[in-house]
Amino acid sequence: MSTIADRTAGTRIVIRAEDVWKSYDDGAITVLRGVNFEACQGQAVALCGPSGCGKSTLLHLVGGLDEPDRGRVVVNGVELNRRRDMVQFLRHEVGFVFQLHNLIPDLTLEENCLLPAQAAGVDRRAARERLMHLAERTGLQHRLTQRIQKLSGGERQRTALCRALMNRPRILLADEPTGSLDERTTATVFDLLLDLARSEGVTLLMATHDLALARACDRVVTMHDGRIHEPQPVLS
Ligand SMILES: Nc1ncnc2c1ncn2[C@@H]1O[C@H](COP(=O)(O)OP(=O)(O)OP(=O)(O)O)[C@@H](O)[C@H]1O
Repeated sequence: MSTIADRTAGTRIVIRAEDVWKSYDDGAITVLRGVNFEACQGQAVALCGPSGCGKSTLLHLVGGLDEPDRGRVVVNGVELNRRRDMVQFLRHEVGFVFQLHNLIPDLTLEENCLLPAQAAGVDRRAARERLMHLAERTGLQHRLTQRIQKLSGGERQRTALCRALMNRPRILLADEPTGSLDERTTATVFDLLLDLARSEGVTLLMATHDLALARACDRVVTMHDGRIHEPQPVLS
C-alpha cells in the first residue's frame, strides 16, 4: 500500500514533530500525547479534530510560539528548541493567520502589512513592491490607505494573509482563518489562501472545523486523544 511518505518521496520535509507532548497548568491538562507528524514542502495540510483537541497548541509549537514538554519539533531542518535565532525564524520563516486577524485597527492596511517588513529590515521600496503584488492578488489594491477598522471582515482576513506572506515565509500556519466569516466570504478568503500558498510554494498547516475546506487541501490529518490520525490514501 502506498503511503503519504511514498507519494511525496523526494519532496523535502519542512515540518516534523517527533513524539511531541504538551501539557498545561503544571501537567494538570495533557493536550498532546506523543504527536508524530510530517509535512512536505509546498503541501497544504488541514488539521481537524474536535474543539479542545490541541490543534492550536500544535500550531503554536510548530510556529515557535511555545515549547513542547517532551519530543522534538523540527522546522526547515532545525530543531526549534536548539535555535538561537528565534526572532529571525519568526520574522522570515513562518507566517501566521489567526481567526481574529490581530491587525492594528488604527493603522491602515498598508501600515499593518509593512510592519513585518520594517521589523525584518527589508528595503522600503522592495517591501512596497511586495505589498503591491500581494494586494493585487487579494483584490485589496484599492484599500491600501484604509484604516483596518473601516474594512469588512473578509478584507481584514485578506489583509492578515498579505501581512503573513510579506516576508516570503516558507511555512504558513493558519488557525481557523475563516472562522469568523460568513459562508461566501469564507470561500473567497480560503481560495486566496490556498492559491497564494500554492503559487508561492508555501507549506500550509491549517486548523479548521470546516470539512469542505479541509478536503480542498492536499492532506487532512485529524487529532484525537492527543495524537494525530491520518487516513491511508486510497489507491486508484
Ligand atoms: N495557555 C493555556 N493554559 C491552559 N490551558 C490551555 C492553554 N492553551 C490551551 N489550553 C487548553 O488545552 C486544550 C487544547 O486547546 P487548543 O486551543 O489547542 O485546542 P483546539 O483543538 O485548537 O480547540 P478549538 O478547535 O476550540 O480552537 C484545551 O483544553 C484548552 O483549554
